[in-house]
Amino acid sequence: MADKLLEVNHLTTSFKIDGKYYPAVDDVSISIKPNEVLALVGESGSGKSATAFSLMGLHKHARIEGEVLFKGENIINYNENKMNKIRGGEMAMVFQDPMTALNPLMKIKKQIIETLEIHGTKKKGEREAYAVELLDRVGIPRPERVAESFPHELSGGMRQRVVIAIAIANRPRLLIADEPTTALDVTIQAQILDLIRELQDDLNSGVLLITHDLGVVAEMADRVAVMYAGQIVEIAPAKELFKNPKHPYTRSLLNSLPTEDMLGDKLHVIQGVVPPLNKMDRDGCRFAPRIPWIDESEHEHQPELREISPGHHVRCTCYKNFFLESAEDALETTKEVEAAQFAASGEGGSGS
Ligand SMILES: Nc1ncnc2c1ncn2[C@@H]1O[C@H](COP(=O)(O)OP(=O)(O)OP(=O)(O)O)[C@@H](O)[C@H]1O
Repeated sequence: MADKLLEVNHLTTSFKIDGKYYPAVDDVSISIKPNEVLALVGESGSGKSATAFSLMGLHKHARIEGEVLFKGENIINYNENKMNKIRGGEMAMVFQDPMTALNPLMKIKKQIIETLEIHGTKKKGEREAYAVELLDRVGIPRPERVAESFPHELSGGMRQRVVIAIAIANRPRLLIADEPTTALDVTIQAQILDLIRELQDDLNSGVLLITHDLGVVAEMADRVAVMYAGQIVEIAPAKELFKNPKHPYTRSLLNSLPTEDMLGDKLHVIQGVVPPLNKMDRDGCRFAPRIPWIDESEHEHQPELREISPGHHVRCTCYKNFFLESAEDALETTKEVEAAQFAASGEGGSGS
């Protein structure tokens, strides 16, 4: 346990809908070591943000069960007072939309100084200079000037850098980044990811990176947890997951799952969406409705995560029905099929 910064055991977060509680995060167990990036991936509605918010104690009206061990101590029942001491300090979060994290009426400098004050970082007289130093550190040009600005005076990329400056101000041991680059263009996105990696190395921090962008995952993650309908359906070292994805949902996310009606056809993502919490069938494999061509008998009644090779866990036996081409090979196949379709359409005939 000593080497685990965060250990989450059986986390279950339920929201009340029409007087009844429904789990959005359903028995999730994950862990993060110092200097490790764990990516949490899944479609919209799969429960990624609810997981992150639960870890940070930000769901006020939810029912939260399980264990969240941060540096060995269970923080799940911490009151606001105790949580405020670690939130923004040893545990920090970067949200998708920097505008929701920043106070629109307060100068950037003041917002950074405020977080330093709360956690008693630096002496009073040093905080202003340190705020500017932090802005400089996250690559903000003319940091003295930006320090005097209000959030609306900055671009989206600059605002996200400010949010990261605030997140790292108290040298967090754990950084939770919820879609930190989704709202940004590709160049800025790469810079922000570089920044997170640099900080992680520098502070030896663990990072929980929530994203639906598998390109980001491939670049950043040491391990990947795939979430569907509130459950982790697969978890593996990143290289292993990309090379050898097992669960049909993972393969669908990787756009590499051949379905029965598409032999010789273009590979595509499985249709459908994550069902709403109060409409979800919680018995059996939750992904079964989206792969109706797989016989019911191929699914487990109560699918559990099972380790199939060191560090690689998969839920439900239904994955065994899929042709296990590696994701890399599948991408090649996709390209070949697309090239053949392009040529057959006649458009490829003109040459280039
Ligand atoms: N405060 C809430 N009250 C009721 N239901 C909620 C609440 N927050 C989230 N949910 C529901 O919980 C489920 C998981 O939502 P969550 O936001 O965690 O998904 P997500 O994977 O992070 O999606 P996205 O990528 O769109 O943020 C969804 O069905 C969502 O509607």
